[in-house]
Amino acid sequence: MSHLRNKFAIPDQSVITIAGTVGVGKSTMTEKLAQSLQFHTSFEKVDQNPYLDKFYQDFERWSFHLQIYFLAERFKEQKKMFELGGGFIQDRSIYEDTGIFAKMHADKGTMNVTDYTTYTSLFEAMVMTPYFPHPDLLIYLEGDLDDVISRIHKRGRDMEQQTPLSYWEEMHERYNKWIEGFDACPVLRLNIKDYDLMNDDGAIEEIIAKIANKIHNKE
Ligand SMILES: Nc1ncnc2c1ncn2[C@@H]1O[C@H](COP(=O)(O)OP(=O)(O)O)[C@@H](O)[C@H]1O
Ligand SMILES: Nc1ncnc2c1ncn2[C@H]1C[C@H](O)[C@@H](COP(=O)(O)O)O1
Repeated sequence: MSHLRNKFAIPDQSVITIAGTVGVGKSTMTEKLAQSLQFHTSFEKVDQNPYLDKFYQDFERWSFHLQIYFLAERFKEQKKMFELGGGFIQDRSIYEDTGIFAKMHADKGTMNVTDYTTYTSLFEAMVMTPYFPHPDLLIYLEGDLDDVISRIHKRGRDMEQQTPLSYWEEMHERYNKWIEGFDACPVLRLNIKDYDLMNDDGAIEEIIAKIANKIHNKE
């Protein structure tokens, strides 16, 4: 067992999901936490997504296809976690697909009403049931819009560079509101100004201490 998992008595079967807007640092956090806790990872596979590029070029045409694709992928990951019995760090939660992305495109008219109704009814039938366990903890990464935008630029995915700033602004605002109402599982909020996973070797231990406090209900 990992030294830090042992030190902070993090249960072996824990499922921890990392939420936050595009570029905030979820994948990086997923990698570092999984390494330190010796947990499995569950990543969004951006390179293999057959709709994502097309979606960024034409939201109206591809919104529904993309949401169905993400729903299927996340459900398959959920099945894998169930079969392996936990011990996972998950890069993005399924709640963000509906609470942020699908809703944003429906509100803006880039997903039509019929498609949105079909998508939400499928989502509710699949996810909002007792058969779909919630994670033990959701870590919410937050940061100033400017810092998030510079990370999107630094990462350099073409489709995201060409997307107008207003898209990321709106998403950032929606995330701020969404997390205030989120109550499906315990939440640990981390501001990206308060840790540095790239240059500070001690940062991950401080984060794991906070995770332990939340999981053991100490705060
Ligand atoms: N703690 C950090 N400090 C500095 N840069 C970071 C940090 N975490 C992530 N980054 C950088 O920000 C960019 C986006 O990070 P990523 O983990 O891919 O975000 P997300 O998965 O939320 O979209 C990447 O270029 C990554 O190297
Ligand atoms: N449900 C989604 N709808 C639209 N776009 C989505 C959804 N989930 C993820 N995305 C996009 C956003 C980014 O361009 C990539 C990967 O997300 P990231 O936050 O960088 O991990 O997919």
